Amino acid sequence: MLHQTVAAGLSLLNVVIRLGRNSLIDLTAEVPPGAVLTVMGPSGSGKSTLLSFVGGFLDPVFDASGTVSVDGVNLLSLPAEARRAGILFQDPLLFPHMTVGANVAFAIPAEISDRSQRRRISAEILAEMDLAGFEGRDPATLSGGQKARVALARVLVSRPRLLLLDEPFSKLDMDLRAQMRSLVFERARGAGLPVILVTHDEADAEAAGGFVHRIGAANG
Ligand SMILES: Nc1ncnc2c1ncn2[C@@H]1O[C@H](COP(=O)(O)OP(=O)(O)OP(=O)(O)O)[C@@H](O)[C@H]1O
Repeated sequence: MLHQTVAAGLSLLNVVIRLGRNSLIDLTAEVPPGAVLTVMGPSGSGKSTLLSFVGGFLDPVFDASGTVSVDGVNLLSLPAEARRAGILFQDPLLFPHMTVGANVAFAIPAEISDRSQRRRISAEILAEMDLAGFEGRDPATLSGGQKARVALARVLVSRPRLLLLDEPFSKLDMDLRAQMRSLVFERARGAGLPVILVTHDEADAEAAGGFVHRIGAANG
């Protein structure tokens, strides 16, 4: 059947995205569980647009077609909230009015309704992110690297099917960037999550391993 795939991992089949007469994206790729597809290209070339398409929040101004599936589940048939794409942006985008612990707990699926269990899950993942005891902190008091790790914790507890990374390392300084890359890719490998990474940084691509899709000239 057209919208099924037997391959485990993420499958992008004939994904074509156009903006007016411009073709931004034309991509077919298989991303095995735990592997990374790195998308590189100049500013405005359509990298974030690809992530929006896969995540389910593409602006209707774009014209998109193709198939996107994870472990045989056709993501395009699901609304954004049911796709379970874990997304990390350049800015960690934590809720400023919630504590660190509440920011993480907020992302735990509703099936886990027991409050103490939610608190425990949140505390455990924070400890794994080297943020033990940070539950009660105001996000505004955290360093950039700490905020990035809270954002990763929040994504991981949400039980994602895949990770969509939009330059999540670019605002970190060199040392933190290397640490954060290892943390993200190790967790993705450990959980068998396929990843699409958008970046301008060749070092990110190298650290990610896997396949690099290069988009040509900027459009528009
Ligand atoms: N909502 C929109 N309406 C019209 N055009 C848009 C919209 N969103 C993005 N674009 C255009 O689509 C093209 C691709 O944008 P996109 O954000 O995907 O580029 P990018 O490769 O991620 O760039 P950058 O590296 O600067 O983040 C650009 O020409 C942009 O101006």
